[in-house]
Amino acid sequence: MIGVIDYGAGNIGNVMRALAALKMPAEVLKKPKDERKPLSLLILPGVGSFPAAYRHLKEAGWTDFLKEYRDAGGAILGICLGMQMLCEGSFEEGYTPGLGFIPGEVVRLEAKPWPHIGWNELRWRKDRAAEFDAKPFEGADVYFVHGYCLLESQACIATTKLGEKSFVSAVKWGPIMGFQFHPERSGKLGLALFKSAVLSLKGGKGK
Ligand SMILES: NC(=O)CC[C@H](N)C(=O)O
Repeated sequence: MIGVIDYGAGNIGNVMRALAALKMPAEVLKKPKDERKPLSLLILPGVGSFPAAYRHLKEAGWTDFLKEYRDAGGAILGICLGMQMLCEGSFEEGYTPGLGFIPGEVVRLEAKPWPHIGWNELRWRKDRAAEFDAKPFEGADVYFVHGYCLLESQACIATTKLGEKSFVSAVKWGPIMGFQFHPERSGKLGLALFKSAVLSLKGGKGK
């Protein structure tokens, strides 16, 4: 089962609508320890400020659950702030450690226009092509709404440029994946990319 974590700071509706459009049944999960079918993937959406969102996530008991789930090899897909919270922390939007599942620290994107709102191109890393089949998405334009980012990470599989600044727009680290952009708001190609990421993660974890 795909679970979409609802911790009070994520754009759940958009993500659920996208999964429904992709005919990928999913459940909104409000509490970590509720009885449920075995999870094949957890999706962590996120909008707003890192400190506030992480506080919500922690207070709802999800940070401990996610650490146990990750240690058991569970698959996770983080979207936008959800991806940022999977990293080591965000230290310029309020000093807040993250889950530490993805190597790298989130910092302010020092580029203009700030914040980065709009469509921009994904540049897939050829040297990490084995991690994810991005061929159908070469040069894809996707939709961003953020002011902070990973500038670099060993988990980087794609970058995007704003002005002269290049930042990490997609990561994959074992069964953990993240998109700095919103695939659910990036049109048909965004939906296809979302589906491909979900299938590759679910496949890795077991159907
Ligand atoms: N869209 C968002 O919620 C942005 C997330 C984060 N506060 C950032 O600016 O990068």
